Amino acid sequence: MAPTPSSSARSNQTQFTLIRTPTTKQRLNFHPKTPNPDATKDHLPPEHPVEVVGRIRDYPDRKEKPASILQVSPDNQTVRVRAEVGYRDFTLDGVSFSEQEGIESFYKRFIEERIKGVKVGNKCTIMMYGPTGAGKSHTMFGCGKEEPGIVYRSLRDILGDSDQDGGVTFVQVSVLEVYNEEIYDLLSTNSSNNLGIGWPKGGSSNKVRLEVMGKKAKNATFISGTEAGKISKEIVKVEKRRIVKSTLCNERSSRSHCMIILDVPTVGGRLMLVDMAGSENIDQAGQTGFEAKMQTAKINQGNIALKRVVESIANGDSHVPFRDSKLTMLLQDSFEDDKSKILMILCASPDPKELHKTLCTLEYGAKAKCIVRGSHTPNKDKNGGDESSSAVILGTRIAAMDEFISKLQSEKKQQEKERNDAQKQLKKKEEEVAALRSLLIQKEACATNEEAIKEKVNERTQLLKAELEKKLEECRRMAEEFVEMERRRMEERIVQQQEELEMMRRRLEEIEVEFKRSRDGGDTVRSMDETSGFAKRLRGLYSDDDMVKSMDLDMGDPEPVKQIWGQSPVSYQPSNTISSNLSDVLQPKPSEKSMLAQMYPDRVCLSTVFEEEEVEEDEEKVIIEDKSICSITTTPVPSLNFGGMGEENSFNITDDKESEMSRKLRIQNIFTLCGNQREMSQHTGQENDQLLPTTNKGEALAVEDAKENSISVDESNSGQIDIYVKWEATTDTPRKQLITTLKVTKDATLADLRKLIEIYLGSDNQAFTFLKLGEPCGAQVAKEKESSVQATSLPFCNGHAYLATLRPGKSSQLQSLTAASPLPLTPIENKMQFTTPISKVTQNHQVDELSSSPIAAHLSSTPFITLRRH
Ligand SMILES: Nc1ncnc2c1ncn2[C@@H]1O[C@H](COP(=O)(O)OP(=O)(O)OP(=O)(O)O)[C@@H](O)[C@H]1O
Repeated sequence: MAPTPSSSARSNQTQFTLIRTPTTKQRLNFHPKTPNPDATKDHLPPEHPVEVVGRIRDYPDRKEKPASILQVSPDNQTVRVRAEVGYRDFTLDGVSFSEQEGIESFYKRFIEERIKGVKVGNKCTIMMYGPTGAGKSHTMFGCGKEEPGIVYRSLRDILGDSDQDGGVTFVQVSVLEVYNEEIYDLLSTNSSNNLGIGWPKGGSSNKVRLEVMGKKAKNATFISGTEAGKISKEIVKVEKRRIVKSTLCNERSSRSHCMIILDVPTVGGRLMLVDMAGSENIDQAGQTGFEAKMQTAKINQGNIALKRVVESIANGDSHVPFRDSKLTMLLQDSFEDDKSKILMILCASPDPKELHKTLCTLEYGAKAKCIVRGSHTPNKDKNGGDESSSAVILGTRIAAMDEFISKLQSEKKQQEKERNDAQKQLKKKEEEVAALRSLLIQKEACATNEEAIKEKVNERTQLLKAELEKKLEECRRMAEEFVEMERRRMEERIVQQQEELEMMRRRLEEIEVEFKRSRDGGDTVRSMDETSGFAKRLRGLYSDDDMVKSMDLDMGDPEPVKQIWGQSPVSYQPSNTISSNLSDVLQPKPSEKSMLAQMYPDRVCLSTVFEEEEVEEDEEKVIIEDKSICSITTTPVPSLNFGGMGEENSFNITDDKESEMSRKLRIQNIFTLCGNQREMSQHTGQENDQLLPTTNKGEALAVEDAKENSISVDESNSGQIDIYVKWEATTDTPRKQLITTLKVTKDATLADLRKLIEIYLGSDNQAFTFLKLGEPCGAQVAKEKESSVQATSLPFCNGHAYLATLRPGKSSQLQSLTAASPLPLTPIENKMQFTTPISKVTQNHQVDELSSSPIAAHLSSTPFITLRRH
């Protein structure tokens, strides 16, 4: 915004440098090259007849005053209007803020001097210009007696304060109102309307309308006098007659232009005080209705005409449209008279809401400041020469035009500069926008990248998840397969064990059948001869009614056996399934129990015996152990002949005389190994009286044993064969080491046999390999080949059974023990510690009685004994 150039008179005081446009060639041509001395003498610098000052109103009633949009320079000549988009400076002849400067100060500063001039004959026009509510009337008429306005102060200054004596100055005052392009005489009333009583109030109907003659109102009434007070009172009354109306901008808005013309006829001075109506447009006034709009339009007509006049004079137009309105017609003298000075007071508001009106007002004032005296001004040559005066006027006008052009150019330059600055700022802002946009794009790209990364991570996660699930599935499947495999293995093992159990059950059934048969056989010994050897033995044992024995071999009660084995250095742990299964299988069924009970009502339930006598159990076991060990360990090695197997493997049936002792020994062994100590003690208590004397029976048993031994296995047991199991004789164990006799099916292999032997040997399985003695190679049978070697391929000895010779493994520790034993030990004996009891018992018991080899062989083959161990 370009600062409005100040007048030449004050240009030295302004801080802004005025840029004078160089005069063009044409204009230079306008000036005579040979200056007319008269013209030069009369050519004065252009005179600005219009001075413009600003008066910024205050809002004393407002509690919270809005931030002012106006700022004034320290010299009080430039006012800056601030807006959001920028600011604009206007250079005036003076700026006054009513907040800081009351009417009095304002009057003294800008008006007093001019009034003094009027007093001496000058002409002065003071115009109040500005939008509605900007304080025009307030400044012109003041605010009551406390703060009188310019009108009353001027009167007082011209006429003086003293009302009584009267001043020396005489004045004539007329008050005119221009409303709706009509001039009314406010001092005159229409007598027909108001009947001459007082002043009519408001309205234009009773006002005297005046016509304009020349540049003045024709027949205007005036008040004349020398007393300021009286005239002021009249003016106060007149003031109230002005047409006012409430508008949006002002509650009591002056709808007319008011002119107070004060003439000092004695000196020719004249003061015109003009309070113009608001300069707002129709919309801003908020007037509705045709009449109101017309009124506003008419009011604006005066303002617009005045504006055009000002512009026209400022532009140096040949024609100034004074006659466009009544207002300008009445003001023509003020503009044209060289002695007339115009003071335009721009009333403005600091309220941001009034920004637009304030700008328009200041622009108007800036334009008015450009007015210079032109050709229209009748400046008659004192010499009366029309040509010279015309040339002077022309020169003056050209100078004024040059000055105005220079102002315009400077404004243009300023605007260009501002435009360049704005463009620079715009460019800068555009760059910032571009930078922000690129940043935004980058961020979007980052966001896209993040999304891509996120997607990749998600993909990878899904992949890993799928892989993990796959692996889990695989693991699950493997686990299931493993479980299935284990289950199958277990099933196979169970089946295998069931087979073994079945085999043992059959064996048991056979024994039971034999036993039953022997029972059913009744009195005759002959019938017993047809049964198996074992049955015979049982019958031999239990046929005597006088004998008090128990044959309850309770397999379901492992406790006695456990306790016996608990004394052995090699403890037995019946924890495997086989033992429990065996127990289940071998447990006599209720029917069987009842049968046995019927058969031997007085000999049932050895287990109850153990339960009743637990306190003495340990002691008794020792006795049993001693006896059993004594019986076994001191028995000489039988000399049954195993035909063709050498001395070491043969042993002979002993003398018949020993049958009684053999019988007794057999009974002792059965009861001892069955753990029935009490029965044993009963037997031992009665054996001299009842058992031993039965010589015939013992002999019969011996015969039967012999017969049994001579009978082929195939014949005695359909589909089963007997197998003697023995340890191989070595240099360390030169004597035969018979373990037991087993029954297996004909088609059994060495692998099957191994299982039985291993079961037989218990938890302390001794490593061994089978020897096929008698074979040309005579070598060991590899363990892996055992399943392909039939048990029947073992050497058959003595027409009784097959001989399975075991070669102990290197790791076997018991081998040394068994080697030390002179007997064909069963596994039980093989595992026992042959320490003190052995020797002790050996010394105290009958040695010869225990040397019956057939009995020992039978005992060792007794399935009850074998199974009871496991
Ligand atoms: N400087 C000021 N200090 C205090 N009050 C003011 C000032 N200027 C104006 N006023 C108050 O503002 C109101 C309107 O002022 P005023 O009538 O002078 O406005 P105006 O420009 O004459 O409006 P219009 O053109 O409508 O007549 C009045 O009540 C007046 O007292």
